[in-house]
Amino acid sequence: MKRYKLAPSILAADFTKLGEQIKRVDEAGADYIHIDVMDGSFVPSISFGMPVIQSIRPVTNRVFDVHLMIDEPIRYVKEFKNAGADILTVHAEACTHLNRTIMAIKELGMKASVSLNPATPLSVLEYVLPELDMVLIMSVNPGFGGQKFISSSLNKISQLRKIIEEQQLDVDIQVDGGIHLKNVEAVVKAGANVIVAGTAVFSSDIESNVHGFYEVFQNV
Ligand SMILES: O=C(CO)[C@@H](O)[C@H](O)COP(=O)(O)O
Ligand SMILES: [Fe+2]
Repeated sequence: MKRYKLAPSILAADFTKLGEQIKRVDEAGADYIHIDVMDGSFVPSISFGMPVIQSIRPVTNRVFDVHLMIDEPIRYVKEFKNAGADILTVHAEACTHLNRTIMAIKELGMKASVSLNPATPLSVLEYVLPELDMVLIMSVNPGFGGQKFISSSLNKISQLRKIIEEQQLDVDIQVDGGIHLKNVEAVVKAGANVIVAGTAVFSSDIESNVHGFYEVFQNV
């Protein structure tokens, strides 16, 4: 089993102190920085894009895990690489040519990941799974932080873990949305190994929240 990783979502950070709060999650030991890009079309909300990613890139050496909630992300793959992305996640629902989009990400030397909305079946991954570094299972409908975890995601995660094991693939399972210290154990036990948390990291004491997640990971 892979080591469990925490990916704090900066969507929940205090934007007046963004650099400082990224440093704090880095120093507390978080593996990835999860960066939610929203276009107001694929999802209702608009967040931020390349200029923000570029400006926070010098703040940390941690992996920039960029979650693109945008239509036809193939249009911007190169720009996100240039801004500093290490992992690029695209939504299967947002790509007309999913295979081509994955190949474009990999050709630029980034890790490729595909995300599925809660209502999207795992079957859409059938012909692309061996090409992927990670699959992101959304446990809320994408577009906003602070939503309630959708519990049917647990079954989806365990089914995906089974498929990955059967095919002996090296693919991470990331889960995103509504995860906090009280439900993370169930998510990890279902088979996830990369956990996104926004509200549960950036509300109150950032350091103790990050340590709390790693403590759960150690005891699973
Ligand atoms: O991609 C998204 C939302 O669309 C997430 O990454 C959220 O930012 C996670 O926030 P919490 O649910 O943990 O508050
Ligand atoms: Fe996200």
